[in-house]
Amino acid sequence: MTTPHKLTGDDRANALSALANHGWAEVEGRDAIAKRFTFDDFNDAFGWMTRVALVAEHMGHHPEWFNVYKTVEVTLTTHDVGGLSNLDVAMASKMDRFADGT
Ligand SMILES: C[C@H](O)[C@H](O)[C@H]1CNC2=NC(N)=NC(=O)C2=N1
Repeated sequence: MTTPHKLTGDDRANALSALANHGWAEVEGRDAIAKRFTFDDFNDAFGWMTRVALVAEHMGHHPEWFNVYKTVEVTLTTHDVGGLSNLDVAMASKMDRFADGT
């Protein structure tokens, strides 16, 4: 398991701008990022959540998420460091790759 380090300064700004290209946005009032994933149906949504859950457990880093039918709203932040960390960036890119099927 990787130890999280809080993102600050240029590292944080660069990460946020790369994430913004993939649909991630900062959450107002929290040091967190969020994205809504929309799938073809519930089976695809829950299949994706299952794959992400296995990776999350392996990483020791867990998303906040809310599923209704084929959409999953995700918020990523790191409680252990009180904000956005390298693990949130890693998790966001895993989620994007799994959703692309790559
Ligand atoms: C001990 C355990 O690894 C930690 O509590 C992990 C678990 N999952 C976590 N997930 C998230 N999102 N943030 C954390 O700080 C965090 N901490």
